[in-house]
Amino acid sequence: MSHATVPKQLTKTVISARKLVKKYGDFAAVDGISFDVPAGESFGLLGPNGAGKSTTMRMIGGVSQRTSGELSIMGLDPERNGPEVRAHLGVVPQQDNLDDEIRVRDNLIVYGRYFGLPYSYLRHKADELLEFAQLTDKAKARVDSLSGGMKRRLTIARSLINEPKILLLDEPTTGLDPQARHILWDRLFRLKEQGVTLVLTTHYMDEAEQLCDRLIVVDKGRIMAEGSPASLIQEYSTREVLELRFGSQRNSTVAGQLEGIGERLETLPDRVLIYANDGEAALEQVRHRGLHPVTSLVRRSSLEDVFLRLTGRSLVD
Ligand SMILES: Nc1ncnc2c1ncn2[C@@H]1O[C@H](COP(=O)(O)OP(=O)(O)OP(=O)(O)O)[C@@H](O)[C@H]1O
Repeated sequence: MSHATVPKQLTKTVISARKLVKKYGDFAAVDGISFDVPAGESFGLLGPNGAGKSTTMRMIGGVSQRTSGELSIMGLDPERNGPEVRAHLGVVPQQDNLDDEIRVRDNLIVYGRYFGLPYSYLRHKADELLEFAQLTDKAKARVDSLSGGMKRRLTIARSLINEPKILLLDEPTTGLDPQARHILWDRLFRLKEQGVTLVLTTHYMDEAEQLCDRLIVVDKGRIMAEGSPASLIQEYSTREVLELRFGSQRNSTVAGQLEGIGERLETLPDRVLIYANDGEAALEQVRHRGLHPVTSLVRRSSLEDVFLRLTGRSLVD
């Protein structure tokens, strides 16, 4: 055993959900989901819009009451011990809810006052967090002058004011451009290195692959699969995928002639996917059958392929 390996019995579970259900009338937005998150893990809920991810996060954060099931955060029930649970949590909601009326640094200080934290601590902590969020030179700027990526970083900085052990992030990078996303991922990595437990929702498979040690794939309020990104891909997909485009009219008609190549075939409106461990060899077989796609691409399988296999649908509409 290496020195870095933490014995399993010492890994504390910080979030435990059992048969969690949230109903709106007769409709179950969350329909009996169970999972455990050990301390220090980066845990993801991956699923399309409407899967029930935000609802689950709101129950963890203690701002939405569950219909049934059990939930424990650091051994506490968020419904019965709201303030104690919130003291351990940092929350980054899906929509930034910063105060536009006050300046960047003051947003951190005012938020810290909600937790009853003293000014002497907050002055120092706000500067440290602005540095962390790469916003030091924006300390006195108005919030509405910030870019989308800066606002997200400020929201994350704000969520860290009480030095939470667990950070809940609801779609942290939705709507951001690629560069802003990468800066954010880097900051989240650093938090993870500092031992903060990250729980995040996303419908971006690349985000889940980059950030999550382990994740649950959620659809229609239920868990479809659970594991590390690599183990899910291994379990539910082939090593490679061959993507073929024959032109929009022909994709579905050609699909019949591709039967038997690779392990599985998916016909989407704009392309045909052949799941095979060796994509180039599969492409050779396609050509042997006298078929000539307009474009062909061999790529590694991703969580998108896992989702397609599990639900028959694409992650992003
Ligand atoms: N207050 C509410 N009243 C009625 N239905 C709701 C309410 N909040 C959420 N829902 C429904 O519950 C389902 C799950 O919503 P939720 O926001 O948890 O999904 P999600 O996976 O987070 O997706 P998104 O990325 O769109 O937020 C959706 O069908 C949504 O319309």
